[in-house]
Amino acid sequence: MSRLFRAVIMGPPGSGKGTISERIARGFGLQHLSSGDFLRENIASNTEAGVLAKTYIEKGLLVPDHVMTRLLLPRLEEMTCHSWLLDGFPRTLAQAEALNSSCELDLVISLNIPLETLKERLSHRWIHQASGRVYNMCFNPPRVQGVDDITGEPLIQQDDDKPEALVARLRHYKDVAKPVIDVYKAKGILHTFSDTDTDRIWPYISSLLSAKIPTDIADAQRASTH
Ligand SMILES: Nc1ncnc2c1ncn2[C@@H]1O[C@H](COP(=O)(O)OP(=O)(O)OP(=O)(O)O)[C@@H](O)[C@H]1O
Ligand SMILES: Nc1nc2c(ncn2[C@@H]2O[C@H](COP(=O)(O)OP(=O)(O)O)[C@@H](O)[C@H]2O)c(=O)[nH]1
Repeated sequence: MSRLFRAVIMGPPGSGKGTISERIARGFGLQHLSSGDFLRENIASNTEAGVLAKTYIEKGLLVPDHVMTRLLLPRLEEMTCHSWLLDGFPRTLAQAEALNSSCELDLVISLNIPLETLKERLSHRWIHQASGRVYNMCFNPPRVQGVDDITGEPLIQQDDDKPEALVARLRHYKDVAKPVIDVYKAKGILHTFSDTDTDRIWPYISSLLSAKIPTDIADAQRASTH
């Protein structure tokens, strides 16, 4: 079995992690695991971790590290036969250390997007909560206004996407993400991208992944996901 590829994408709320992760999953066959989506699945199915996580998320707080690692690491154990892309985890140094003790990462993508751009994007973000599919009235609108392209179910706007909530979330993101970014920079696997437009960043990310992911892995993954 060819060696598998392990990657993480990091960035503040609205930086384009979900948008770019979807393109990477489609183009390179990596399995995309979003910590936010996984938490919402656990909340929707009323698991013990989901019930606990909900009490923090409702207050706009990060879920405690031990709850996150206890939830994510077993999930990653189930994905050992796949190359994967983690989105939204690790978010803190403790989570990064827990992840680093269980597997070796090949690449970390960090998105560094200006605050004004984040505010603008999030004010137009609509999501289909059940699937985590992301839309934007300016950038990628749904075919029918207000409903999900696949299920036809209504789209919602998240409360903490409002501008007044964003500044606090962004400051908190920067505080907790900096030590994580420093760890991956020291490991020589961090690649940072800064621009106001995802479509301008995408070609660079795509050529980086084409160079880093051995073709036999990418071909095998694409074959296994189709
Ligand atoms: N790795 C994590 N550690 C702790 N809490 C997390 C983690 N990932 C997600 N959460 C919790 O789940 C919530 C929803 O996560 P999600 O990634 O969907 O949205 P976000 O991080 O708030 O914003 P965005 O997706 O725009 O970056 C977060 O606000 C946070 O409370
Ligand atoms: N206008 C614009 N919107 C974008 C761009 N890239 C992503 N978006 C939208 O901005 C919002 C945030 O993107 P998302 O992928 O959810 O970011 P995440 O919070 O980091 O996962 C979503 O509504 C996206 O559709 C872009 O280049 N321009």
